[in-house]
Amino acid sequence: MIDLASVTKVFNEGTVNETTAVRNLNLTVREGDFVTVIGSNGAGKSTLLNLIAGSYAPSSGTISVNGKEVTKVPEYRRARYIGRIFQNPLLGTAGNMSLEDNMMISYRKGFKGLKISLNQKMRELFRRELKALDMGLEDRLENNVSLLSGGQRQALTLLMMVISKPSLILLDEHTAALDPRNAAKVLELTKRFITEYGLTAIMITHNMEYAIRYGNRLLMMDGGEIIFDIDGREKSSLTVDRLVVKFHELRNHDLASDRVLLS
Ligand SMILES: Nc1ncnc2c1ncn2[C@@H]1O[C@H](COP(=O)(O)OP(=O)(O)OP(=O)(O)O)[C@@H](O)[C@H]1O
Repeated sequence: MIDLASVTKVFNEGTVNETTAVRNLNLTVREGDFVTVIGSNGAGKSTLLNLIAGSYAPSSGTISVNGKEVTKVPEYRRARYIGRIFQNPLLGTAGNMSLEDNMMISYRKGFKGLKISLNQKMRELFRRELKALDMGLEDRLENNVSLLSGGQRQALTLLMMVISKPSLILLDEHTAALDPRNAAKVLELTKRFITEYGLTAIMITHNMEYAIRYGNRLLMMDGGEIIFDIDGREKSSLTVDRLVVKFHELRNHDLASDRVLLS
C-alpha cells in the first residue's frame, strides 16, 4: 500500500542547524497492516508521518501509494484517503460547532461531494454511532464540541475520521494527552475501527506496552532510521524487557532515561 524508497529528510540544510530527521529509509506498509512505531525523542517518528501525509517533501527518495508515486502530490490531495489524529484533542474537531455539525462535515467528505443534509434520519444514525463509542455522547448532538472532555473529543475525532472513509490512518501519539482510563478506551476504539473498517494504520506511541499489545507489526526508530521491524509471532511474543535489550544490542546505548521507558 505505501512504499518509501531511500527517503531522506534534512531540515535547515547547509546551516548550523542542519538535522537529518529521516535517513535513507525504506519501508513497505501492506494493506491492512496496523503498525506501531516507537523510538526515542527526535528519532524521526513524526517526520515519517509528515512525509507520508505530504506535510513535508522528502529531500531525496520517493513515496508511493498503491503503486503510484505521490512524492510531489500535495498534502490536501493525499488527505482524501489519509486520516490523521494528533496528540492534542483540540485539533481534530471544530470546538465552536455542535457534535452533529462536526459529524456532518465528515459524512460529506466520506460521500465525496454527494448532497446529503442533516435530517432526522441522519441524527438517528449519529446517535447510534455516538452510543457505540460508549462515552455518553449520544444525547449531546447539539452541544458544542468545546464542552467535551479530552477523551470524549478524541473519541469523536476518531469516529469522524472513520466516517470520512480514509484508507490509511496516521496516529501521532493520539492518546498521550489523555488520562490512563480514557487513553485505554480510545485505544480500544482505535483497534475496533481499524478492524471494522479494514483500515491500514500507523500509530506512534511512547508507551512500549501499547506498542506491543496493539497492531500486527512494530517498528523501532532511532536517529532517523528503522532499527527494528517485526511482525507476526515474533511481535506477539515480545515483552518490554526484550525490547529494551534489543535496543541496547542494536544501538549499543541505553534507552533508560528516555521518555519511551517512562510511560
Ligand atoms: N520542522 C522542523 N524544522 C527543523 N527541524 C525539525 C522539524 N521537524 C523535526 N525536526 C527535527 O528532526 C528530528 C526528528 O524530529 P521528529 O519530530 O520527527 O522526532 P520524533 O521521533 O517524532 O520525536 P518526539 O518523540 O520527541 O516527538 C529532531 O531533531 C527535530 O528537532
